[in-house]
Amino acid sequence: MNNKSIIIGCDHAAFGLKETLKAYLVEQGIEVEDAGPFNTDSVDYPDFGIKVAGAVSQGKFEKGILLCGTGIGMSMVANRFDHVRAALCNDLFSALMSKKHNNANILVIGARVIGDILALEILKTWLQTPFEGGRHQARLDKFDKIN
Ligand SMILES: O=C(CO)[C@H](O)[C@H](O)[C@H](O)COP(=O)(O)O
Repeated sequence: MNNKSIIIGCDHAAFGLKETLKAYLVEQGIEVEDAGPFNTDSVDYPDFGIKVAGAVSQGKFEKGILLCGTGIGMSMVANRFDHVRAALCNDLFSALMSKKHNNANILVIGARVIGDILALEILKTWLQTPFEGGRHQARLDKFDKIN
């Protein structure tokens, strides 16, 4: 596992946002694995959600970022994987709480819902906010008992 790197993926609706967020991460010295796509041709979001969530689920990456038009489809796909806690955050409060209380390991954003500037602030908040643990960890432990 490379704790210092992040895997990112999207669909055609969010290609531009992926490039913006990736550029920010690289600027911050964070290693980014780009799971694609690499242009704006129409693709199916599950294909890229599976790549990113699969890698996080298997422990190949500690964190992932998934972007689609609304963020809904990517969230649905990602949360089918064991050990994945994907949080759809199209506002700053959700980004904050998704780390503090839920220790989300995949951030999902809807590129057709919010603009790139807010998305960048959401990413910064998500990266900087620590998990509070305690009663929240006890709640997360219950996820592993779901069959
Ligand atoms: O939001 C999405 C899935 O939740 C996708 O990104 C697409 O935007 C959505 O499914 C619409 O896709 P389209 O082929 O661009 O109409």
